[in-house]
Amino acid sequence: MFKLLRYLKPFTWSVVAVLMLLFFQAIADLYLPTLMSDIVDIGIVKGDTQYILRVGALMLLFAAASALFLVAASFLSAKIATGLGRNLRSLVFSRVESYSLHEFNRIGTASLITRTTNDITQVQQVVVMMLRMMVSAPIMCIGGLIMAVSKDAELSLIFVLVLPLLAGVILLITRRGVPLFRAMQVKLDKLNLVLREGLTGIRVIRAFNRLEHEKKRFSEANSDLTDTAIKVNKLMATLMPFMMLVMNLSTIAIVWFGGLRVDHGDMQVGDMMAFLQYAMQIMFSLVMISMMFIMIPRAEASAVRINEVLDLVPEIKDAAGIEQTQDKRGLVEFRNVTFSYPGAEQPVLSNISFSAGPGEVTAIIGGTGVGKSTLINLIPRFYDVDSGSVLVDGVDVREMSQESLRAKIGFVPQKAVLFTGTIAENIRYGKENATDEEVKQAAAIAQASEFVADMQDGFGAVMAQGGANVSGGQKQRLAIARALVRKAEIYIFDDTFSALDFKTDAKLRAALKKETINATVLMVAQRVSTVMDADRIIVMEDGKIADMGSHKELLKTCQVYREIVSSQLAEEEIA
Ligand SMILES: Nc1ncnc2c1ncn2[C@@H]1O[C@H](COP(=O)(O)OP(=O)(O)OP(=O)(O)O)[C@@H](O)[C@H]1O
Repeated sequence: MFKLLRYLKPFTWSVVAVLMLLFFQAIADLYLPTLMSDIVDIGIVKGDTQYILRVGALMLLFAAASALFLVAASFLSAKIATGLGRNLRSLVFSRVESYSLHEFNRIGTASLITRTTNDITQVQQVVVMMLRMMVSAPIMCIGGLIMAVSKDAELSLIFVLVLPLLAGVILLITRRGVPLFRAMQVKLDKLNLVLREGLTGIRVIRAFNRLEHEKKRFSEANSDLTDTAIKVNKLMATLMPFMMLVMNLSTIAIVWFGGLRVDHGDMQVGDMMAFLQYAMQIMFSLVMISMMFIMIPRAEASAVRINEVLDLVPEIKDAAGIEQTQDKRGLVEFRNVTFSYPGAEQPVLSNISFSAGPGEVTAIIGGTGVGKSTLINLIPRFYDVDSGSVLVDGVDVREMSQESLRAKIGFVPQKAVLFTGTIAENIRYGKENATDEEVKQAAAIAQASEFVADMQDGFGAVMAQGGANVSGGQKQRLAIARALVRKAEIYIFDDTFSALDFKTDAKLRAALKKETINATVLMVAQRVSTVMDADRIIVMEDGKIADMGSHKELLKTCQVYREIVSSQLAEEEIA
């Protein structure tokens, strides 16, 4: 928690201002009972109305100043806390954006969202509390004690009995409450997880008639959280009546013993009234301190989770000395590349070597899970190789800046991802300053013009969240248009064409051929018809290259390829 407080640095002056305002507010509050005792002991006793009015006005002034300080401090502390929340959110977001896919997998997308929202809000709330109480509570407690002793040292002996009792109970309740608060955060996480799965997987849940099962899962997580919340709230609820009881008993004791002392002429009535108020201030400050003890561990769990995100060093970083590629062409080379996912026993890719040059189409084919997507994900450096090297234009991708490397690439992922916005905006995602003409042309090559024209607002049509208002194949075509608008040197299509019907697939590839005539094209494909015309087909098996060559060559030399082909095409098509 305290580690996160370093992010308060931009607000140093505001923090200082809040602390000072609260300091003066506490002093003003501490002075009020003394003024009141003066009115009683001097003004009333002597019947001096002028004195009463004068000190009364002073009291009003102090009360107004105290209220003003408090309002200003509350305003500033709320501003600081929301500012801190905003900064932390953007910090976490930009840190997460720099993660490689490994780090994403390690923490999990759902948890990253909770950490950016819920956890930061928890910290934000505690910062407000801490700012408000950190200064007020100790000053009120210590200042109150000093003032009370100065009013009547003997009567202050009551505190020797009351304060340890109060502190003991607060400690006891806090010690029992804190683990429950920690458990609550974990249970809240669980509830978020179930909720997220229930919402994102709603189609599957309905299709498999698992609605009841999901409801049960949710209500279990919900009840679990509620039970703990009730338990902890019950515990906290006992604190208040107990404090009130102690306060009221103290009041009785003060009035009782104070009355006796007044009777004996050892104390004045005004002093006794002031003493009572100081006693209240001391006890309230103890309640405030106990609240802090409760809130801090509660936010601690959140702070740990935020720090975990901020401290995680991205595995993929730009090298110290960045090399520029000399001639901009788009040559991709794999040299003895071996790669494994963290925690996996076997490498998913072993000894991969090939090169794909400009003007060539290289297709990668193979069974599911053989490592095709993994292989092409190494080119934009989504992952780093274990051994060997991936080179673009003769430079190892690890030696290039990620930005310049990715600027060369038009990437179409296996699962098309669109963003909220219009169709044109989604295509322009590939090239911010693309003209309308370029957007249209890219859409035409991607065979998207027709369905875009059919939409009510054409290129201005708004995409629903995640592109839910277009079909899978349409989404895929927009993703292709987005890559094409870049006029990249290297195009990577990860199983992009299988969501398209055969006719559209053929038309798209024909149009693509003209567009990518000088580019390096790498495509993962499932269909033999898609790869048949490629200059080079890489056949993969068990993370290795089984064979490489043209369709005709592979038919002669590669058993695996022949099997794939015969499972898909009729004999006459093969020849
Ligand atoms: N993020 C990951 N973490 C761990 N293992 C992974 C990860 N992604 C893929 N794998 C594993 O690596 C292997 C290759 O996956 P990859 O996605 O590259 O296969 P693919 O050939 O593209 O398959 P498909 O044709 O089904 O898309 C699979 O066995 C998979 O279980």
